[in-house]
Amino acid sequence: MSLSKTQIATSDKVVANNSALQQARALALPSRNEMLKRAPTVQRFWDSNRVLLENAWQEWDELNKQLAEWVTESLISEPLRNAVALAWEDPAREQAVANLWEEVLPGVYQAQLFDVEKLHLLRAYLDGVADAGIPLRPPYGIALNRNGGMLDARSEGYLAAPAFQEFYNLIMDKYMRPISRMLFPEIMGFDTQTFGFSIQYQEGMDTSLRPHTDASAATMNVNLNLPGEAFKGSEVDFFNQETGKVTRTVFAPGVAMLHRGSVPHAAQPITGGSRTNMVLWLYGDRMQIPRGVSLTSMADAKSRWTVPSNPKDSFAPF
Ligand SMILES: O=C(O)CCC(=O)C(=O)O
Ligand SMILES: [Fe+2]
Repeated sequence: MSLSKTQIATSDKVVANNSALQQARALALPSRNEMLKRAPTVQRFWDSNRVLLENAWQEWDELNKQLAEWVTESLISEPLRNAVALAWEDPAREQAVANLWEEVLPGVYQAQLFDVEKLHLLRAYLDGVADAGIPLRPPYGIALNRNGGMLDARSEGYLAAPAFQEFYNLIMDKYMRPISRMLFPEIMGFDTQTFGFSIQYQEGMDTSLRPHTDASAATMNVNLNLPGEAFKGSEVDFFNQETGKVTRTVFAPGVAMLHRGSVPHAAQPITGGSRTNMVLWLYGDRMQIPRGVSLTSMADAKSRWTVPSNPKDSFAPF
């Protein structure tokens, strides 16, 4: 087949009609029902279109440079960004990073991850992603979350836009892993692999999550709601297994909650507005997580502030 030179306009850009972007936009997505049944055709859809979708996201990224331009480390809240930069230079200074994380209940920490003034730039990018017309696989953890998307390259149908991938990997490697190692020493070595997804709760759509633990060593859950973008309900409850105490948390815009995957938690029903977040996991090769009595790792600060050289595997819980 000869390649057509015909071009058609999409928004303000011009896309060749035989491009990966156009082909990806023409794909018929598996139905929600097929996804809920985990039909084999769904897996085939994502597997057989993997390269096409990656190419489509790459094209989309190039056409949307004005959106991607801000999706960089500059979105990280300045105190955390500065403290983390110093810790990478000199791991003996890591305590200044730990000091920015407040323990809201035993083993659950929160900090300002994103600068609230800049968060709209990330949301604008993600709104562009949602409007790109490229099939993005929604996460199916406990429930299928229709407005979410898989973020890590290990997941089929993931958000493969190069600008986003660079940003995602930076958050995982430069921030989440060394910080998790500091707060949860026993995860050292069970943190080589990354996994992530975005979710959105909305009344009448996807509303809550029953109590569960995550199949991760550590989970970082980041609220992407903007200041003024209010929602009702949708608190995240954390259960202290030793005392039976339940701590109800409400995330402020740009705040990250960091906890071991083994801490039970649940999302209460949302009764107004919407809540958008990004959930990031670390686990070991072949999805290994620390088990049993948590032994404090003997790792020193210098080894915490490193990026493991283990090759990425493709184990994913969903
Ligand atoms: O609603 C939340 O923020 C929690 C999400 C969560 O626990 C999960 O997706 O595993
Ligand atoms: Fe969870």
